[in-house]
Amino acid sequence: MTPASGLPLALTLGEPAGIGPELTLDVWRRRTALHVPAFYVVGDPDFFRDRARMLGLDVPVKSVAAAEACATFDRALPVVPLDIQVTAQPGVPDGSSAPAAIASIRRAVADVLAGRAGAVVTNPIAKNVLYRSGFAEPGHTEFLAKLAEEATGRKTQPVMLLWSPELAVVPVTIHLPLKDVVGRLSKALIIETGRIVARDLANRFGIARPRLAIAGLNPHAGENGALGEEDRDIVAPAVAALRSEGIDAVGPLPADTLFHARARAGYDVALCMYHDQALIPIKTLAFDHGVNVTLGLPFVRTSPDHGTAFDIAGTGKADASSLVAALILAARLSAHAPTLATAQ
Ligand SMILES: NC(=O)C1=CN([C@@H]2O[C@H](COP(=O)(O)OP(=O)(O)OC[C@H]3O[C@@H](n4cnc5c(N)ncnc54)[C@H](O)[C@@H]3O)[C@@H](O)[C@H]2O)C=CC1
Ligand SMILES: NCC(=O)COP(=O)(O)O
Repeated sequence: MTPASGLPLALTLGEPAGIGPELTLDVWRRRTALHVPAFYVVGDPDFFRDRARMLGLDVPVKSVAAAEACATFDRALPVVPLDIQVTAQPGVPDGSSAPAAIASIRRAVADVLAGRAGAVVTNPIAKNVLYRSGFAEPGHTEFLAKLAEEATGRKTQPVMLLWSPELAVVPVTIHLPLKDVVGRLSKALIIETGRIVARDLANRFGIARPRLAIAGLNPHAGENGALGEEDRDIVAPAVAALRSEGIDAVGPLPADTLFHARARAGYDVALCMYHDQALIPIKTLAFDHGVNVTLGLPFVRTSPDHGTAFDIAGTGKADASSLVAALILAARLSAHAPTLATAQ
C-alpha cells in the first residue's frame, strides 16, 4: 500500500545485531495482512538476505533506489544500499554496527528532506555501541535535530513523544542522568516543549486544542515548596505562561496520580519532567504498540518504543507490533505534515 503522500517510508537499519532486522523481514512478509504502508530499508541487501536465510524466512530482497521502492514493495523487500558491508550477528554487535546504523539514519534523513521518502522510521540502536564508536549524540532524537539543523540552518529543539491510544507522554528532559535533571529543567525549556507539543498535536495529529497535563517533579508536586521548590518556582510559572498563550495546560500535577484511567481521560498528553517519569507508565500500559515520535522536526520520524532486545535477537521471538504501529503512524502523520519550507 503506497502511503497517501505517494512516497515510501524510509526505514533505518538500526543496530544490526538487535531485533530490528528480523522485525523488518517479518513485517514485510506479513505486509498485506498488516496493511503496512510501503517502505524501504536503508542497509546492506546481502545482510538482509543472510538474516532471512538464517531465520528460515522466505523474503526476496531487492537492491533499489528510493524511487523504485513503492513499485518493488509488493514483490520484494526494497533495500536502498549503503556502502558498508554489515557483518554483525544476532546479539553480537561488531565493528560494522555503529558505522552502518549511523549511515542509515543519515541517508534516511537526506531522503526525506529531498522528497524521496515521506517519513523516517527508525529501528532501534544500541546507544552504548554508538557511544563507544565516538557518536556524540545521546540518541536518535537529538541526532535527528542536529541533522535537521545542518540541512535548514534553523535551530531545532526536538521533543520526544511516546504515543499510544491509551496514553501519550513527553519527557521534557530526555536522555539525562537523573542527577542532572534538576539543573537542566527550566521555565524556558518547559514552555518551549509545551509550545511544540501543542503545535504538532494540532498540525500533525489533528487535535484542534490539545489538552496538556504537566507533571510536577517532586512528590505531591512539591507541597507548596516543602518537598522541593522546583514545582513552585519553575513548573508552575511555565504552566501559567503557556496558559497565557492560549495553550490548554494544567499543572504541576502530582505524577503518582496522573496515569490511572480516569486521570488519563482528562488530557491528550502528559508532559513529564524526566525520562522514566514519562516512559514507565506508557511502557507499562502499551509496550507492544507504543510509538516514539519526534516532534519539532521539519519531517516526520517515528520508531517502535522498544530497544534492541539483544537477549532475543535471532530467535524469531520478537513481536513486531510496535514497528507496525510506527510505520502506520508515520504514514498517517506524513499525509498532512508541513513541508520543509513551511515547518517551524
Ligand atoms: N529507539 C531506540 O533506538 C531505542 C534504543 N534502545 C536501546 O536498546 C538497548 C536495550 O535496551 P533495554 O532497556 O534492554 O530495552 P529493550 O526494549 O531492548 O528490552 C527490554 C526487554 O523487552 C524485551 N523486548 C523488547 N522489544 C521486544 C519485542 N519487540 N518483542 C518482544 N520482546 C521485546 C527484551 O527482550 C527485553 O527483555 C539499549 O542500548 C538502548 O539504548 C532502547 C529504547 C529505544
Ligand atoms: N527510551 C527511549 C529511547 O531511548 C529512544 O530514544 P531515541 O533513540 O529515539 O532518541
